[in-house]
Amino acid sequence: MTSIISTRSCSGEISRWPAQARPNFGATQLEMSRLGTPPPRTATRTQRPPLDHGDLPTPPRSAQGKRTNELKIHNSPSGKTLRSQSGGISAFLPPRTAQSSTLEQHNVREQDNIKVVVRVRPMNERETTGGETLAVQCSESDTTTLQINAPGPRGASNARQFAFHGVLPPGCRQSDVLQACGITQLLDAALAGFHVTIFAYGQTGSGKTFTMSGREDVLALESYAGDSDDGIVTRAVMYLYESINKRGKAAAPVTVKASYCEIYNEALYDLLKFSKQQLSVRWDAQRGFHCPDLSIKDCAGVNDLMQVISRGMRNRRIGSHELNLESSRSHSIVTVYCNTAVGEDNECARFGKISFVDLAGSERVKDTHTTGEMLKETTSINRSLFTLGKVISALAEREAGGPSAVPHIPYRDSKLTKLLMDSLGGSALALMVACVSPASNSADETLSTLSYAARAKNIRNQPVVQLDAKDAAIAALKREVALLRAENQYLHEQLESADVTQLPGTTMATPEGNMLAMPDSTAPQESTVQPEGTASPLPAVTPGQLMTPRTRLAASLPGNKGIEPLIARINEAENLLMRYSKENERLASLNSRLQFRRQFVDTDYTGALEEVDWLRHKLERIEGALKDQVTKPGQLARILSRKFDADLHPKEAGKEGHGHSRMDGHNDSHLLHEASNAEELTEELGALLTKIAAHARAEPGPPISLNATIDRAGSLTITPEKSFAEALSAGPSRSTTPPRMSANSALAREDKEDKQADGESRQQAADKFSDNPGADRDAPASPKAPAAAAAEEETLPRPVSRRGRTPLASEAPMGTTAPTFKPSGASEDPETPTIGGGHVAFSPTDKPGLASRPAKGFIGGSKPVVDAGVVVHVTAKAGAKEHEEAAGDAKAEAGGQEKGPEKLLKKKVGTVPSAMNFKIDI
Ligand SMILES: Nc1ncnc2c1ncn2[C@@H]1O[C@H](COP(=O)(O)OP(=O)(O)OP(=O)(O)O)[C@@H](O)[C@H]1O
Repeated sequence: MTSIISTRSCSGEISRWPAQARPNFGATQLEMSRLGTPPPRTATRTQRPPLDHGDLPTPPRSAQGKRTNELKIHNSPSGKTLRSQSGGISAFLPPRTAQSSTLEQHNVREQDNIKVVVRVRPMNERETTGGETLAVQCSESDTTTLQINAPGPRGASNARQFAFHGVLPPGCRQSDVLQACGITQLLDAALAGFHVTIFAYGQTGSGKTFTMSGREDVLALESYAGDSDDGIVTRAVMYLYESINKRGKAAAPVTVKASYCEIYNEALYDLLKFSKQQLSVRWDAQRGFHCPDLSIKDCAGVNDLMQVISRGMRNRRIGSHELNLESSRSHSIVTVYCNTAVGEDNECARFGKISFVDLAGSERVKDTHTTGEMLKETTSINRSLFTLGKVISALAEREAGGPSAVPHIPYRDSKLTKLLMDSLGGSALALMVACVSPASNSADETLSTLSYAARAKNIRNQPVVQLDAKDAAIAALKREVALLRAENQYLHEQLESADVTQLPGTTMATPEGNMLAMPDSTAPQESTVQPEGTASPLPAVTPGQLMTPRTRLAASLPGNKGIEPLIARINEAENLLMRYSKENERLASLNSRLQFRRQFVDTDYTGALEEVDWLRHKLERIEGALKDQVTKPGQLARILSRKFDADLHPKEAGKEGHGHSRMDGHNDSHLLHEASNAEELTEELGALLTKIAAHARAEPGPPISLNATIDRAGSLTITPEKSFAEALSAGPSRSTTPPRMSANSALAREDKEDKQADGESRQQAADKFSDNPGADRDAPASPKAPAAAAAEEETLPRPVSRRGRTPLASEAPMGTTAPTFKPSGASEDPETPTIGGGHVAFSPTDKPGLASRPAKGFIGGSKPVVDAGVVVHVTAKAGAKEHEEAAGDAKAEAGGQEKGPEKLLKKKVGTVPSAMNFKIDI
């Protein structure tokens, strides 16, 4: 029998980093055991048994005084061979669940942040010949920070510094990436049963594919046999097989399999299949979101896996545009599954998995000059990246404000985020490699990438070893029994070899008897360990003398020096068993706590999914309405202004054609109806304004920034930047209250209608699902009968998060207006829309508990928009001019009227077509 412990030390892994700047991936590096040949049986017999290395007794020292990690073989009474690794008893024990041994072993914490490394590629030829300057500076001394100089508003300089777990400068070689990013540690963790995701994120042409795969054209060659520019995937595959092979044949076998898929135009395809059939993404409680029809290939050796990668690479969709001749037009995911059968009977498998995700890059149409089919691809890419950004923002927001700050994480908004759900805020270990160009003409995009990367850094995952909890518990018990038996047998042999039974005054247990059993405090103390049928050569000992073998020996052999070490060993073994027994108890209670927690999480998650379903349904309708209209910023501006106008003057809006039948899904009125509460309005505005930003960038013009906040009362306040606000204040700012029309009452009515419509459509949807049980659904069907569920929804309040939410710092207390710029004369009443001064207060709901929040992905509290990585340039007219004209007209008319100028003025103001105009230029 040979030893089987894999040997590897990662201690030199990141040695190229200066000590103070080394990426902080955890505590000390993993030190694995060394191969060792067990001593002959006789030698083993006479040696002290190796003890635990963990939190139990310290490992023994070898003859040279070094700690040994030798493999020891013990033959159990049953004749089975028990293997002990790391030189001790602990090797018999199963992993103490993901929360204990494996986590410790891999320097993984129970809550582990996503690791973020930024890679700055070198300037390319186009940038150099184009005279671009360096906008990104990497520090030579500190490899965790970088600085970017992006142009700020109105050409002002906007230098920002970011810190990450690591920064790879332009000079970083491909061969350094694996170690510099701590990927070998992640791969070890995957072999131990963790799920790991490594994903590359960044602008088009920033080096994502180069970093992940190397040169794709080389890799896709049938004759490919390794390349110096190989990326993370290839090198990781090599490392994995090396690690597996190093374990030796006697180690628990690892089965490697792989799949390769891509998400193209929001459809999922199997890159290992010839047919281009779309695959569905499904959800179940066990596996979360997954693709059941994806082909998974067995990869017995490294060549098999390389073939899978090469084949998938050939099938991946690429296209050429101005910024990248070989631009990935899809998000691709290579998944390597490594299942390890662990345990005496290989009864407890661990399901490790590594996903390598190469995201398509965000693109600015004006830079890439894409048209036709490629434009469609660009839209789809940007859309799913936008959703990814929303998920990252929401998760980061949740981390910042405690677990309940954001009840809804929009994973279900795209296939990409569904498949990455486990990696973002889930139970996987994740590494984001954010790729950026250093050139000044990409500074805006780089800043945006860095901002998202900085947010992603705050996301915390809860890594868990993927094995069945019940199986693990059973295996634990089985192994513990095996351990105790083996230990018992070992000690028995030790005693036998010392022939202590022949010593006067000793009474030994037979192999069947357990002389090391803990003394039972409830049992009569007089009993001796005298197995039936064993004739003691000695006279019977007196009661009370032989409570344990140790005391028996000590009592019967006073002054016998030769037996003392033996007594000490027995003593130690007793202590050890007592500690194991305590450890066992601790584990039992930990297991039950974990099971309870798991149940709680499952229930919570199911509730969250129900809520998500409800919200998604509403959101889809809003997005559908927006889809065709969002073609030009001007159009959007009009939608927005008409929307506000309709909010303020629903009757006039209807007459003037702003409002349309609610049956028409593509009009402003529909949007208004949809925005039935502050939360939705916020989300809608966030999406809308971000789209404005994207479109606005295409047209140059004088820049003006916009801040927006929404207070807890549901009031949306849009505030132009200070200088513009001052200009507005200096202008006409009479106190002008429009006809007292409560936005609340109008919206409350619409809200009611909307609820009815919603109830109907949900009923229809429920009917559909019940009529068509085979329909492709991503979420599990509700256990309730659809009709009953729909009826219940009508009576129940809208599902909200179970947890309370910590108000954001920017939020004012309930019922008050957020502190913000208001021109003189603006109404103080939050329910009264005030026009004519650049301030619009909008109170769409008076529902308790539905606090609003800043628009996700776009506006962060009252910070300038540029902070969120999106620069929106807006010129707000705010109705001031119209108001002035209206006021003038009103005064003129009032000359001949009985009602007086003030009343007429109000009437006039009430018909000003736009309470808030957005003119988008930049
Ligand atoms: N670190 C680097 N060193 C040398 N060349 C690089 C580096 N990073 C990227 N490149 C080169 O830059 C070009 C664009 O890189 P790549 O295709 O990886 O970008 P990408 O981010 O994947 O783009 P897309 O999102 O459009 O697919 C390629 O020719 C690649 O070889």
